[in-house]
Amino acid sequence: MTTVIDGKAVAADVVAKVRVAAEQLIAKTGVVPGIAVVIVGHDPASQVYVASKGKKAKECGFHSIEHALSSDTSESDLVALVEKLNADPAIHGILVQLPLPNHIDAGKIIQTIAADKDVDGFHFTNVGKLGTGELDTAFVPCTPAGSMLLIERALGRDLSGLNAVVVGRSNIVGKPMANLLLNANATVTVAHSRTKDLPALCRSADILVAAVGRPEMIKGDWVKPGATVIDVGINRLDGGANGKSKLVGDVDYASAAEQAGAITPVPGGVGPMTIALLMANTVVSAFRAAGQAAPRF
Ligand SMILES: Nc1nc(=O)c2c([nH]1)NC[C@@H]1CN(c3ccc(C(=O)N[C@@H](CCC(=O)O)C(=O)O)cc3)C=[N+]21
Repeated sequence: MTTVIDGKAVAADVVAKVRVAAEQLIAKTGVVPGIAVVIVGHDPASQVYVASKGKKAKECGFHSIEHALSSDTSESDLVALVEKLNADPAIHGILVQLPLPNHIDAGKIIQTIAADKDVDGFHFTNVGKLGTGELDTAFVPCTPAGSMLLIERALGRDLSGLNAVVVGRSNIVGKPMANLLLNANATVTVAHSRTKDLPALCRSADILVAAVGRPEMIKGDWVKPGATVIDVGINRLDGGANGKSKLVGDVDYASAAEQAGAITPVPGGVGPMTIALLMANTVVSAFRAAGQAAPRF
């Protein structure tokens, strides 16, 4: 029997814990966790994300602000805003939505964010801490961190002896995902567009993570029977009901679900976990700022 991993339910669980932690921090220290989201221009994926984020931050009892800037905002103005948020004691988490318009150097903006407010986990300091296993003081990127929680819950055991294949080598998902799996004692292979015989490699995976951004690329006959399949893809396609677009992952769900032991759906899998882990990182940041031992998620 295939288990459909309910990312929405696990995310709700995480959010409930974040809320309790925030209440405890406020009661003990008066520090209210604060998050700032900055969006430049009108990327549709970013807009979807911003809307749910504001709602979740409220649910968690956070102070939440949003800066929506026009697409012609200059790089220096954006740097100045990030520096202002770095210096604002009411803000513990800063997230600048990606992608940014082409005239802005995204790398420069990310490295301007104070590492101890970088709840996306993209700053070199946090990337380095994840790479060296300093997870107590790092911020881990939300999508891989959320995927890891789903994997832990699905398997309910240490990953020693298991083969993990991560398809995709991005800095925001593939690479941090590989590091998390390695930290958890899995044997990890990172595949990408130049990998030879990708289907055969995928078939060797006990844990298969798809993060390539290609709709339904990974087919059922690429999946080892009983494998845990985590679909990070969120692709918007035409042809949904009533002329609307529909969301599909990087995995061909119908055929993969026949093989997998456990699989995440799209929507309702990794997506909600990304937002939940953003809330978790933010409350952790507030605990650290208040000099309190941070909870774990
Ligand atoms: N600095 C930065 N950090 C990000 O983490 C980031 C970003 N920029 N830019 C945009 C992407 C996109 N992203 C999503 C997160 C959750 C859902 C999500 O909750 N999806 C729901 C479905 C939503 C729907 O129905 O449209 C689901 O999968 O069930 C979607 C998209 C985070 N991103």
